[in-house]
Amino acid sequence: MVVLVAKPTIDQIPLIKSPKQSSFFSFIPIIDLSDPVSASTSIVRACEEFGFFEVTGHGIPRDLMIRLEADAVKFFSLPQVEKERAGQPNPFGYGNKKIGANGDVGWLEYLLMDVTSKPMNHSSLSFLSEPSATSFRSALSEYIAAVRRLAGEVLELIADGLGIKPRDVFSRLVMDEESDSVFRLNHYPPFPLFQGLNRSSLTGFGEHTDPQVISVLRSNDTAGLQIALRDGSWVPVHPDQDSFFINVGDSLQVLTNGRFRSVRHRVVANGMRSRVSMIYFGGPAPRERLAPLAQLMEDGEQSLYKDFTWFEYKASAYKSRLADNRLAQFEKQGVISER
Ligand SMILES: C=C1C[C@]23C[C@@]1(O)CC[C@H]2[C@@]12CC[C@H](O)[C@@](C)(C(=O)O1)[C@H]2[C@@H]3C(=O)O
Ligand SMILES: O=C(O)CCC(=O)C(=O)O
Ligand SMILES: [Fe+2]
Repeated sequence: MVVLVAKPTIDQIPLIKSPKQSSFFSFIPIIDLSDPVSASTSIVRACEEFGFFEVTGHGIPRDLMIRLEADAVKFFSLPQVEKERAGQPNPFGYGNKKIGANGDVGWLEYLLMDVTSKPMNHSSLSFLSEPSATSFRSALSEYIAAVRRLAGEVLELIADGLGIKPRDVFSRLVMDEESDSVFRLNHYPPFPLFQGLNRSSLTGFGEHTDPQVISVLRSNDTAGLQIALRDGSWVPVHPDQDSFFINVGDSLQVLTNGRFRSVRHRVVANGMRSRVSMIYFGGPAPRERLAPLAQLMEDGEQSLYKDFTWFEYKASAYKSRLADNRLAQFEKQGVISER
């Protein structure tokens, strides 16, 4: 029996109400890593206040970002059947409009891959080991190695800024050989003039927090990413193709007992121009326990969270919808956050 699963159509993708004025007046912190002493303090402040910041002075060659972007564009320009050779995203593969397994949809297509310590030609995506994918494979492995190092560097600066030792308390989680990290290429295509868009925009990627420790995002110069502030208002992030944008993930929120905030974010599809983003999600090894670091706890402070491993958290996250508060079921009842 052949089961035909219909692809979601444009009118099944949720709309996002456009704010009255969408200004790029930016108070999102921009942190220059070439000045590590001042960076460590500013990063901690940004993680507390926004759970999000932009990084310049990172030392990753522009050429590497452009090369991977070009290979990604080439991949997304292939005929649909060719892209589908990457397999369905369960969880790794090529996806079109459907995000995750629980009914979320957005105006995008993507390639999702696991980032293991093995070379890229041993990836769960077998098409990457074919000779025709040589250039793509080498750009991917160079780029992923570079952003992984950047994630490690940012996490070490966080330890410095918090005044805790050893410096690798956080970074070891993503540098670990068994780190369970993910890499994602997203393509938000332009869309035809759509009658239903009355002062609204189409959802590119619905609001959510990232479950891992830290995410490192780079996009082309098409806008669309927005972050939620503490008061729930949405702020557009000015795109900058030479910068990286760092998100605090749920796991880092737990490790800091809620001192850092895992940032809620979303992508509003642009309509006129393609947006291409590449995101490295640095996650811990499955066996790692996620619990607040003792050094960060003040006298008498209690953990806001029950004890759990990344394996347990991830299993539960993958059963959730995108917008769910995935940490809620791991919170201890009756412990009030003072922050
Ligand atoms: C709806 C979902 C997609 C997601 C897995 C989940 O069940 C809930 C978390 C989602 C998310 C958000 C950040 C990353 O893009 C991602 C790869 C991740 O680790 O968690 C996605 C998952 C996905 O697209 O499979
Ligand atoms: O594509 C983007 O800019 C952000 C996407 C995102 O948040 C994600 O893939 O988790
Ligand atoms: Fe995200």
